[in-house]
Amino acid sequence: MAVEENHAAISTALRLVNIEGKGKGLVASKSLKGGEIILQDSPILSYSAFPLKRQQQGVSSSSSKYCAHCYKLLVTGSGTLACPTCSHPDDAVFCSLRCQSLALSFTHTPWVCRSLSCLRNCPLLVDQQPDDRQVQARFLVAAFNLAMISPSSFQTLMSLDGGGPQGGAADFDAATFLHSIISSLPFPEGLSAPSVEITAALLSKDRCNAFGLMEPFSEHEERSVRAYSIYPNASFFNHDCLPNACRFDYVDGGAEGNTDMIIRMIHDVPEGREICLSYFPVNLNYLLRQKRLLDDYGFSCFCDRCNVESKWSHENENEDGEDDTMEEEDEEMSPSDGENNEIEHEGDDDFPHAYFFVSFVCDKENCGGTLAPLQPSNNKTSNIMECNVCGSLNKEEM
Ligand SMILES: C[S@@+](CC[C@H](N)C(=O)[O-])C[C@H]1O[C@@H](n2cnc3c(N)ncnc32)[C@H](O)[C@@H]1O
Repeated sequence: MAVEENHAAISTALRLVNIEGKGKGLVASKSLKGGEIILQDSPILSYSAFPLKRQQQGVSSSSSKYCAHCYKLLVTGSGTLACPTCSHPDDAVFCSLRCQSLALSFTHTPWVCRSLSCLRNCPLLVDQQPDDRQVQARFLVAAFNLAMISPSSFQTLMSLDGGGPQGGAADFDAATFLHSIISSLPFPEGLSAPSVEITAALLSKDRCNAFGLMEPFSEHEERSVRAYSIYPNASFFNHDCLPNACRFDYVDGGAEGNTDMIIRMIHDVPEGREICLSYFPVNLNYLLRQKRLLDDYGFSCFCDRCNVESKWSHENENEDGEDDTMEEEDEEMSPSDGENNEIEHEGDDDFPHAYFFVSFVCDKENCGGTLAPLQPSNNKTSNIMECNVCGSLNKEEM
């Protein structure tokens, strides 16, 4: 239940309120239509999702495939530029003079450049720690740099939810190790590495709020995250396993703002309804969803879908996390089973959310993305659905 407070409007469509049992959250400040863009948010911080250790030549996935400032896929032969001070030309490559110049002033400052180079030369980190720990080190360098170049943005980062005590112990262990390494970085005169406590708090903020910018979609290969970004407003969306909004990003498109997150409504909702995203692909099974939410975000989910699925037998839940039961049920539903654009939970008591999967989950091979209509025109919901993973556009029978 939402408890209204006098919080500032986040956009023309969203208001920040306190929600019992969830902390803060966002509700619709007017009735919203499927496809409507309710938020466009720019990151306060982004960092590469690749480990620091340089990949061997020929390894297809490495940070040098992406611009080290805007994370766009680099096109071979299109005049990329390296950082003038990195010890290896592959350590930071930029797609344009503009990105190189912005990076040297903001995201890949001389301090970041020296720090990443020190970390790369630290065998304790790059030879003895898992990739995840190296990526956490990248995050900390980005966060400490933010504190130096934009103290107000750093305050925003520190004000984000850290997900409560769950995961705190793991964050503290990681912070203790990383602090011992990061303390030896060349901090500017008068500054030193933040304490273990602040380092642990930062790791918790990152765990609960970072959005992955994915590698380009492929029907044939698993794709992973190319970079992580933290957004000041999108961080207030709570999770629901049947979300009513979803995120789109166009990292390899447009020039400026390519790492902006665009949140679009999946279907109509009335004023006052909480707007939630799913923190992971919606086709994960119940046990895996609950585990991810508890381990990474520190809560157990009691959404409508979980309340139904908690009563199911979980024998059919396979190890890759997808739910066989759901796939079988999906095939039995026809896309026109839904009557209107506001999702109904009626009809099938065992699987009341089947309509969601048929209407809003992409069935393209290896995808499983979420579908949302294109922006409404003349207040009419579009019948073209866009997938937020593979980008395909499908005409929906209305
Ligand atoms: C990205 S933040 C969302 C905004 C957050 N509620 C706040 O107060 O700033 C993620 C955190 O919100 C809380 N949260 C999100 N969805 C929730 C849900 N469905 N039930 C309970 N807590 C939730 C958890 O503490 C989670 O770690």
